[in-house]
Amino acid sequence: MALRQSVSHITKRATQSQITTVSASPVFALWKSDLKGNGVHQRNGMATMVPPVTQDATGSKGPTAMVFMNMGGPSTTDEVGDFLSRLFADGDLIPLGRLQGYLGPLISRRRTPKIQKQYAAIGGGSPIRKWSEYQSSEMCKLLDKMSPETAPHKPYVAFRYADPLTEEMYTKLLDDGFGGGRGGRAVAFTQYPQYSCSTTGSSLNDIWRWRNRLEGKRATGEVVPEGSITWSVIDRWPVHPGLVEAFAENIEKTLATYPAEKRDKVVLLFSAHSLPMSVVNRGDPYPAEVGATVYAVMQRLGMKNPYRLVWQSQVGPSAWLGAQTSDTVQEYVKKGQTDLVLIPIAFTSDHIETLYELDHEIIGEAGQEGIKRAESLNGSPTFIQALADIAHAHLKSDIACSPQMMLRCPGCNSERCLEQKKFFASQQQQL
Ligand SMILES: C=CC1=C(C)c2cc3[nH]c(cc4nc(cc5[nH]c(cc1n2)c(C)c5CCC(=O)O)C(CCC(=O)O)=C4C)c(C)c3C=C
Ligand code: FES
Ligand SMILES: [Fe+2]
Repeated sequence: MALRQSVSHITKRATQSQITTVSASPVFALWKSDLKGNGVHQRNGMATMVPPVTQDATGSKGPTAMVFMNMGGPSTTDEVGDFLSRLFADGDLIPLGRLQGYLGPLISRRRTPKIQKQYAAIGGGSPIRKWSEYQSSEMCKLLDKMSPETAPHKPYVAFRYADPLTEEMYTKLLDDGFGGGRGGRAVAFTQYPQYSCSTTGSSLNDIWRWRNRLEGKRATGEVVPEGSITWSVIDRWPVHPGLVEAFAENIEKTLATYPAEKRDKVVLLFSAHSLPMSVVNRGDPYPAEVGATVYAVMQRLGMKNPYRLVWQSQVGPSAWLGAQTSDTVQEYVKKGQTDLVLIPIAFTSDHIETLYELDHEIIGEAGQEGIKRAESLNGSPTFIQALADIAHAHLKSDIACSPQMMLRCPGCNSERCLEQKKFFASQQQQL
């Protein structure tokens, strides 16, 4: 450890003098693919030929890669099969043990036609790629102004189960001049506001895995080669005031469509994707963090309406966290409560669970004009500003990852979790 620290110290000093002589040109030139084809990638084994990207003549430590992690969704119905097969192959989401390789493809093949019909009904595909690309590039524009010392900020999207996959994102990072002997800084920014080991945890495991494959072991066998990308993580932001404000604005817009005399009696139903009870009982932080978001939004709304947090989209026969959103709507209608606003609270853009399950199945089938849905955050300027504020605070902090991310679930026995956390913690020495 001491050796690595001193080597990195020497490299940082070397970097500064090297860069000032190499480049009076804009910092952009360093990350653009203009160095491509010069044997610059570590994959090509000639890493030290190229100037590192950690400091330029203007004093900026940029460029900084801002990597938006999410699950992704099929953009067309033809992509549904591949999306599901990757999803059921992921032991961090659906642990099937030694049967994963056999059961995963079997279940995904069986499920494909049903899910294809659902994506066809919402216009032929998931809008998550469009929204992720928009949100990340708009956020980077704001960050360039807010944080010139880490500019330029370059947006990347890394999906777990659909294009652009983590592998594609990592390859692009290297092609754009990050890593490969030149160092450079990347931030893994989860787009799940609340942390679950089955979502953010799985995406972090994937970045760690591709980092090892594409940048990891060299001839020396060293685990953290000099000049590889320095990673830090934004792992959760369940009660960020900008997030809370963005949710509250969309709820208020929907409440404003009810007659004034009814408005305060409308029940707010916050709906989040459920978790299997086995994951809850393993000690996953997600249910508590979703609860924290809901409570913060209710405080911002002045606690004017009654509310419940309910859970949707359970898959398969095992026990899942309830109450289920669909049952709740039916029960409240039976009890005579027909003014309800459904609020998707654990996802930041539209997807099959809002557009099909909530709008089509639950609201459509209830057939009550008083049952509505708050718009997803999608292109909300308040939300995009919140993303920039979260990223800015993270970049200023020089903290590789939160102490909370270091604590494993009490019931965790995954080697992947252990190694991934060790890796991201080790990045503190490089910052
Ligand atoms: C915070 C959000 C999500 C959590 C937590 C989550 C956990 C989780 N999901 C499954 C199984 C499936 N999820 C599927 C689709 C899907 N899941 C989420 C979000 C969370 N999942 C979204 C947004 C989507 C849709 C993607 C899109 O349209 O953009 C699917 C595929 C659809 C289906 O077959 O029904 C499965 C399967 C588990 C097992 C799990 C927790 C362990
Ligand atoms: S399952 Fe939560 S840390 Fe491994
Ligand atoms: Fe899911």
